[in-house]
Amino acid sequence: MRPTQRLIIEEMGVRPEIDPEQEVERRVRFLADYLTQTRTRGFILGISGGVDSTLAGRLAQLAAERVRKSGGEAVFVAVRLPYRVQFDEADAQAALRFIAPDETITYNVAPAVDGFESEYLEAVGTDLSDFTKGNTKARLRMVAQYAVAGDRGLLVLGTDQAAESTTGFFTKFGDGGADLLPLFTLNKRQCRQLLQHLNAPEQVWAKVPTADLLDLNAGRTDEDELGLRYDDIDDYLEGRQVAEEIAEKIETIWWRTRHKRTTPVSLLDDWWRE
Ligand SMILES: Nc1ncnc2c1ncn2[C@@H]1O[C@H](COP(=O)(O)OP(=O)(O)OC[C@H]2O[C@@H]([n+]3cccc(C(=O)O)c3)[C@H](O)[C@@H]2O)[C@@H](O)[C@H]1O
Ligand SMILES: Nc1ncnc2c1ncn2[C@@H]1O[C@H](COP(=O)(O)OP(=O)(O)OP(=O)(O)O)[C@@H](O)[C@H]1O
Ligand SMILES: [Mg+2]
Repeated sequence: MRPTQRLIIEEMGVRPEIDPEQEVERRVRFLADYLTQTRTRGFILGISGGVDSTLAGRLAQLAAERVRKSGGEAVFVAVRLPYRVQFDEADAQAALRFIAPDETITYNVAPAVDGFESEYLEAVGTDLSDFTKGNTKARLRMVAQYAVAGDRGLLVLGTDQAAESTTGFFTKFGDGGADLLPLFTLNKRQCRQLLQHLNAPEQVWAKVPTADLLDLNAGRTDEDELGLRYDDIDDYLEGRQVAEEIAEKIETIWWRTRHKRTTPVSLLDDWWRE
């Protein structure tokens, strides 16, 4: 195996083979134990209709039910965070039916994003690019979740998993800003495997991943933007051999996005000098 591949796999904690039942149990236990230990009241998570939030949402609901069963207080709040109307709203509704959350809130981020955009033009004198506006949508989704979490004593869940973490394919302090990461160590195909194990509808577990952040290219696939296939990233993370150019591309992206996987860089840090 390539030395950098070994390093990345170790950092991400990916196992080449998993037992879905054990992986579900391990994660539900983590969430339930964390709530009990910290005396917090539950979780909140944005539900997009994609693979990752559907899995994390279902795990959170199972954890909340487990805490209640043992006499504790816990709630899972699912939050729809569309920018106006989402092109794949039907998938988000299918995800919600499967998750069966204790509560669902819908918070349209469009007024906040659009207000931000017009003030940006006023202040900076140029238009906010569609790309940065996309990251602003992700950040304002984070703000909405922390507002509810703050008022209700909840924890914000993040959906970062190994394939996304390796490629830094998330918005720094946007969807990357969260309290707990129940999907950590799973690659993308393992997330799908867990959803299948939990009897999620195919509409959800087989869904093509999209960040869906752009006004000008709704539903652009992650693979198109990354220039990499999840199957290749997943193979790489399972320690398999992938084509040299693909391995090099993954390693370059991993290196370039290292700053996203750390706390803010201070004078005491030197990891970036390597
Ligand atoms: N070397 C360095 N050391 C410390 N900080 C550094 C840095 N280089 C950039 N930065 C900072 O980081 C910022 C760039 O990071 P960021 O703002 O995240 O922006 P960036 O990484 O350029 O874009 C986010 C990417 O994640 C994708 N995404 C976002 C959200 C969800 C999903 C999804 O899969 O659903 C995907 C999105 O499509 C886009 O490709 C810079 O503006 C700068 O402030
Ligand atoms: N429209 C939305 N409504 C609610 N939450 C959202 C929305 N878009 C993004 N999010 C949140 O941001 C997270 C990051 O998006 P990401 O696309 O990586 O995950 P996903 O949509 O759940 O799965 P996939 O990667 O398969 O598309 C989501 O898991 C979800 O918590
Ligand atoms: Mg998505």
